[in-house]
Amino acid sequence: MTQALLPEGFRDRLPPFADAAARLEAAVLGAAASHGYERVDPALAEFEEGLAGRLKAARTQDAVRFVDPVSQKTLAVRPDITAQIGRIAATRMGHHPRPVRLSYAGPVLKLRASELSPERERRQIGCELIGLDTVAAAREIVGLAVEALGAAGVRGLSIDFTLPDLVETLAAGPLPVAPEQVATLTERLDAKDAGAVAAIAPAFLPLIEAAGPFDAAHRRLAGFEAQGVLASRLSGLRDVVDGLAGQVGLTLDPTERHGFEYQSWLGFSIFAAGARSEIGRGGSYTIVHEDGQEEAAIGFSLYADAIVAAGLAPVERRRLFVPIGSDPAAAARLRAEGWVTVAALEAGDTPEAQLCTHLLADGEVRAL
Ligand SMILES: N[C@@H](Cc1c[nH]c[nH+]1)C(=O)O
Repeated sequence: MTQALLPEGFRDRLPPFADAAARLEAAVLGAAASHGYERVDPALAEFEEGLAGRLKAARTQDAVRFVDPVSQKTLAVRPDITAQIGRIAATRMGHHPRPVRLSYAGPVLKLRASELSPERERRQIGCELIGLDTVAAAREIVGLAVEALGAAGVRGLSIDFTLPDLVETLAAGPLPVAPEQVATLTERLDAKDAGAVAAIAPAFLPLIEAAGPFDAAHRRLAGFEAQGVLASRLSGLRDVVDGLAGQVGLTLDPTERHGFEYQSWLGFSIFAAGARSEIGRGGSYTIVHEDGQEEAAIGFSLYADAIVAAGLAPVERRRLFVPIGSDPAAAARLRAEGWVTVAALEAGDTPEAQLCTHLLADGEVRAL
């Protein structure tokens, strides 16, 4: 019997892809730092109860749990860093003036994979702005995601916006739906199942048709406008995307819920030409403090593996072979200029074996 090297959903990242991922991460975090986002590095696992319920409407079904032999408590390996940022912002950084801007990068682990994204371990790189979920905050976060991906060399971006709590909001007010039917309605709208939606609450049908390219979808949604409840969201959305048109593709799917479990008024998925599934996601959400107080926040997470696997993070392999007997000072000078030098250690070594693109010969760099 052949034994797989690793369990399903896990993989090693090898050269040159691990390097490409590291460069991507550095570029994204660098862009975030230049906008005032400071790095936090949360623990890999923590008490399950500290994670559960930290973000309003979030569940921890997704987490791998285990009983810690040391504390005898149930621990969860983080399935998403955003909830940890929420915990940190609510506790240790609770006294910091708002808004707090934080960035992070690290692996997360999911209990189950989906068919579309079979990985269980993936690396999240992200930013969270805690204390606000206003249009100004949303503009900063969405703009930063676009800028950071641009800085990392990822091209062909498009963003699909959604209004995650729209159906609940309408159902609780202007378009009443029996509370026990709201979950089914939300799910059927997400699935664009017009028949089922018509059977539960036909007034919601126009929301299915409102999905599509941003401007047209926005217009259709404005036409649907139920008694003014959507007015502030619609103008907010318009302001968030203002300035992005032309830079990135924009779509709007007001009832998309998949993957937006805890996001509130705004959610967005980031796509890039060539990537199979989304390369990032974000939105507004609510952090629950120890005393039950709620605080607004907004942020995004990028999925490094999805970006690298799609070949969207530039893979650079410019290596200069330094034969035995070369002047060490010459090699040092070239490294200072930015070259990657690979020194021969044995007489029989070759540039090909060392995957080199250039050769140092007579003190000169020669392309191979
Ligand atoms: N962490 C969320 C995205 C997000 C970040 N901040 C708010 N939402 C995800 O990966 O789906």
